[in-house]
Amino acid sequence: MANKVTMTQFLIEQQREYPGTSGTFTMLLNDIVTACKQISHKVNRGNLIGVLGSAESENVQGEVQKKLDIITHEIMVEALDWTGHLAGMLSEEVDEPIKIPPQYPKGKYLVLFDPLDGSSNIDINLTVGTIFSILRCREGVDAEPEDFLRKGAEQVCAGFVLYGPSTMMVLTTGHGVNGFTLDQDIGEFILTHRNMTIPEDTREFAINMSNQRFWEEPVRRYIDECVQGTDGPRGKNFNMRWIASLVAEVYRILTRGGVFLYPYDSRDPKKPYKLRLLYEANPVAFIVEQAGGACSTGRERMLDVKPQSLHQRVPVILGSKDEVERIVKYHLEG
Ligand SMILES: O=P(O)(O)OC[C@H]1O[C@](O)(COP(=O)(O)O)[C@@H](O)[C@@H]1O
Ligand SMILES: [Mg+2]
Ligand SMILES: [Mg+2]
Repeated sequence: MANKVTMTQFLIEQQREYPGTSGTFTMLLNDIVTACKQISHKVNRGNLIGVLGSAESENVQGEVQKKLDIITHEIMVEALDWTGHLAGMLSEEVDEPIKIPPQYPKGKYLVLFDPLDGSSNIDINLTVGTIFSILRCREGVDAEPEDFLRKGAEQVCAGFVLYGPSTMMVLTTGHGVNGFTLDQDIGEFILTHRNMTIPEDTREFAINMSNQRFWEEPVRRYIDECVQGTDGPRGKNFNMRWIASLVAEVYRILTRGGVFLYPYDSRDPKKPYKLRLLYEANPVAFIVEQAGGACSTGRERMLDVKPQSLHQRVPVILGSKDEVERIVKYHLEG
């Protein structure tokens, strides 16, 4: 590849388009990149260093944590808490917001993250990831829980890293979506996917079919019609995928289109949704919209949802615009 553009070069080029920016944001992103490189190294050597398997402990979500859920959480916190760029952090793995230790300066950003996404796949060597969202905050103070309860539309940046056959980072700062591949030889993320866009139409859906009998009617109708293919009202055949790693599903959709659903289901009335708004749904919604796709709860644009609690879950429908709009129409038709 002739002129390799590193992520740092790319970010500084972007920063130059906005005179007066301090560069703090670029440094913060570089700190997140450093953390994800460490995570990539751990995940890649999982079997060799005994970090696979269960940690026999539960997180705030009531889920049994994997050892790597905790290890990746700690790597993120240790890479970010001393930098002086943050007023606080929120992680999937701990209940309360993470405060910046008193000995470190406090900055003007908040980072909300899912340190290990797709953790049910880590022991079977399938693609997992890290998801992050960045919000602005009052500078120099300890962030309060309500500082994190902001609509996704207020994000200044969102990204995810894929730990798969290659390690990749997908990023948006509100000016389109770009993909970077980690060049293990030089330890740098290289720009390999400029201006990723999602085709408006698709013939591929992703949903956990085993929950079918617990879905609401609009989702059941949509999936039934996809499965009926040319024998049904859609008049075309659809393919199905389910990787059980949100990051991998979104990357597939960024690459070749598609629609992903993790909708409401009545399995457990106390937990009618799976994915978390602040550090899963909002960051991928920002990325998907910036790539020309759409993301909805089925009844509301994801980025307009007003968060009520830190670990709130939401129904997620995202991907190729035409399909998401069709599913929303089915919800409105009731
Ligand atoms: O186990 P299921 O029902 O297939 O759910 C898979 C979904 O759960 C998740 O693994 C939840 O994320 P975590 O692994 O971060 O908890 C998503 O990545 C994925 O889309
Ligand atoms: Mg997750
Ligand atoms: Mg996780």
